[in-house]
Amino acid sequence: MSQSESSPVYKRVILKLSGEALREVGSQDNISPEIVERIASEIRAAKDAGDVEIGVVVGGGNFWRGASASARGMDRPTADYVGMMATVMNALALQGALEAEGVECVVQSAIEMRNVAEPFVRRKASRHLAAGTVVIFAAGTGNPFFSTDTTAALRASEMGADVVMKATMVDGVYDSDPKKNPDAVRYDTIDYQTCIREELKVMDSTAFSLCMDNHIPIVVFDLGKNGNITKALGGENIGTVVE
Ligand SMILES: Nc1ncnc2c1ncn2[C@@H]1O[C@H](COP(=O)(O)OP(=O)(O)OP(=O)(O)O)[C@@H](O)[C@H]1O
Ligand SMILES: O=c1ccn([C@@H]2O[C@H](COP(=O)(O)O)[C@@H](O)[C@H]2O)c(=O)[nH]1
Repeated sequence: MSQSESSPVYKRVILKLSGEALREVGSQDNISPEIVERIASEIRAAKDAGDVEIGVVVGGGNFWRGASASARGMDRPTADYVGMMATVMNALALQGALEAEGVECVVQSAIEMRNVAEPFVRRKASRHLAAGTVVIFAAGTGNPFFSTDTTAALRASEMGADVVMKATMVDGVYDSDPKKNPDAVRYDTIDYQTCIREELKVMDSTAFSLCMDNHIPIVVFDLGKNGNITKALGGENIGTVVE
C-alpha cells in the first residue's frame, strides 16, 4: 500500500481499540487516563494529517469478558450484558479525552442510555462520519454471544468503511498465540480463510467471516507502540493485513 499526499489511502476507517490495552500493566485501575490521552492525541494527529473519517469500536477486556465469567458459573447472556456495559465506560473515557484534544466526537450506544450517549442509528452515524466527527460505537452489537471484534466488522460493513484496524496487544497475526508460544511466526499478510481454518484467535471467526463476506480488509497492529494509531490510520503498513 502506498500513501499519496493528495489522496488518503483510507477514506473511512473503523478503528477497533483493545479494552485490555487501556489498563496500565500492574495497575489496579481499569482505565489509565494517560493511555487514553495518548490514544486520543494519536487520533487527533491522524485527523490533522489527512481527510480520514474515523469510527471507533472499543473493547471491554480491561473490565470484563463474558465468556470468562460464564466459565466460572455466571449465566452467559447476563455476563455478556455486563461486558457490553464495560465498553460504554471505555467509550465515555475516550470521548472525554478526544474532546480535550479538540476533536469533534459522539458516542452512539447499541443499548439505549440517552443520558450519556446517542442511541445507535446507522444513517445518523454515517452522517456524523461524513461531517468529520469521530463516532465511538459503544455497547458492542447490543446482543450477547458476540464480541467487539464482530461489532467492528459489523459497523464497518454498515458504514461502508474501507478497512477495520484492530489495535491490540500484539503486533500482528501469528501462526499461534505469541503470548503462549515464543516461537510463533508473524504473517505480513494472510487470507481470511486461513485465519478461520487455523483458528487464529486474534479475532473471532464471526468477525473474520463478516469482513470476508463484505470484502473489508483487516489490519492488526500493536496499540502499545507510540505513534502506531496515527501511522495505521495514515495507511502505513505496520502490522498484518488480512484480506
Ligand atoms: N494467532 C494469533 N496471533 C496473534 N494474536 C493471537 C493469536 N492467537 C491468540 N492471540 C491473542 O489474541 C489477543 C488479541 O485478541 P483479543 O480480542 O483477546 O484482545 P483485544 O482486542 O485486546 O480484546 P479486548 O478488547 O477484549 O481487550 C492477543 O493479545 C493475543 O495474545
Ligand atoms: O456485541 C457484543 C460485544 C461485546 N459483548 C460482551 O462484552 C465483552 C467485552 O467485549 P470484548 O470484545 O471481549 O472486548 C465480551 O467479552 C462480551 O461479554 C457482547 O456480549 N456482545
